[in-house]
Amino acid sequence: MLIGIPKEIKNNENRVAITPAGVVSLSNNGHRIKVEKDAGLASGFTNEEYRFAGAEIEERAEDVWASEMVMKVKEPLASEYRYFRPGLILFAYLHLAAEPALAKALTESEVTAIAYETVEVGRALPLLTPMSEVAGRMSVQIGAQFLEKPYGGKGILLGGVPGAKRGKVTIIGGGVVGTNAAKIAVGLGADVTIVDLSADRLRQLDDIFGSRLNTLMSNPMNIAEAVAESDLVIGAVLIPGAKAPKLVTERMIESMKPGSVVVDVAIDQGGIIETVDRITTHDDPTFVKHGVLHYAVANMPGAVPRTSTIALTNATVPYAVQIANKGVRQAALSNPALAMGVNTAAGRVTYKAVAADLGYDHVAFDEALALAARPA
Ligand SMILES: NC(=O)C1=CN([C@@H]2O[C@H](COP(=O)(O)OP(=O)(O)OC[C@H]3O[C@@H](n4cnc5c(N)ncnc54)[C@H](O)[C@@H]3O)[C@@H](O)[C@H]2O)C=CC1
Ligand SMILES: CC(=O)C(=O)O
Repeated sequence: MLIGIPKEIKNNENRVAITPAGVVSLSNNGHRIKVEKDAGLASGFTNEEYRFAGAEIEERAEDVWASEMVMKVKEPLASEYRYFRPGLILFAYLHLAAEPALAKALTESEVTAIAYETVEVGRALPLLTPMSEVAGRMSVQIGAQFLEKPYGGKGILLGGVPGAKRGKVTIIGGGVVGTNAAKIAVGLGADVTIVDLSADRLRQLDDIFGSRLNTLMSNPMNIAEAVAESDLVIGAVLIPGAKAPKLVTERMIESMKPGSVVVDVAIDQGGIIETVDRITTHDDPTFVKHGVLHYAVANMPGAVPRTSTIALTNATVPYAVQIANKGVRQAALSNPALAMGVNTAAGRVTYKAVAADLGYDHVAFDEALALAARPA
């Protein structure tokens, strides 16, 4: 199969969808890889390294997009929709429930789109996990920075010092992002509370962190109380594939002290904080509402691309090899994890939560992939 790797064009998206090691894995399986010139530079991978690994370097994005399968990190932006065509396989983060225009473009162009974030093994999301680990760890580091006075914050050191109180951090959602945020916040010495809907998850967190972490059942009253007292709130809830529920209301934000900070990591699925009404960028990451700093960058790991590209491609490349070796239909039929990743095919929406949130009929993946495989 011919596989294309475009250079990412989203604001400060410095990751790339393959490393030279990934090129070797795919070409050892008999596939041809085209990498757009300089696509890996920001992650520290040169054109020469890709060439040495067996890739062809292409000057023009359109020549890369002409491949049978395109692997990307972030969802295509509107300027890239012109490359869509029937039968194109797109393997990337898509977050379609929060991207209706992209869902429309993919279905209208009959692209077979496989979303990293909905590939599922058991209840785990192996292609989301590495970036959730990165974003979870970053969320506290970023929150701590914006709590500093020169960045507009209230001037709190999360760990405090002897004789001065520690800062309070509330993390809503105790999955991968939440657990990684808790590790860093606890490590800094903050007073940390984690909120989740799953009692079993709260038990596991209690076993891991013991008395260094407060656990709270997710309900509007508990969230309101925890948010009001917090210096830093982190949004880390996910209902796979679906638009995120608005769990932190505008009134809760109004109850926070001026200079407090909220980091809505779940913004890629629409965000859990009602006052987060826009996605921000690494260039201009925050805005202030009711005196509270809001951070809502949807590609947080793009700021630490060396770590993120390696962690992401460690997870994605084995799946890319399966798609390239077997074709998307056989790969999905033989691997239920990949089948869960198929979001659109042959103009149909094949992921239930996306169809429900965006008002499409849901069509089973195998039915849609059979249509996609039929000659025109
Ligand atoms: N902004 C960015 O750059 C990045 C964003 N993310 C996003 O972060 C979000 C979280 O991802 P993960 O931690 O990997 O998901 P996860 O599935 O590991 O964890 C989600 C947690 O939310 C909990 N939950 C569900 N409903 C809840 C409710 N009503 N109240 C409290 N908790 C609830 C679940 O029980 C689960 O523990 C996702 O939207 C993901 O796409 C991930 C990486 C980078
Ligand atoms: C998960 C995701 O969308 C990201 O890492 O950018």
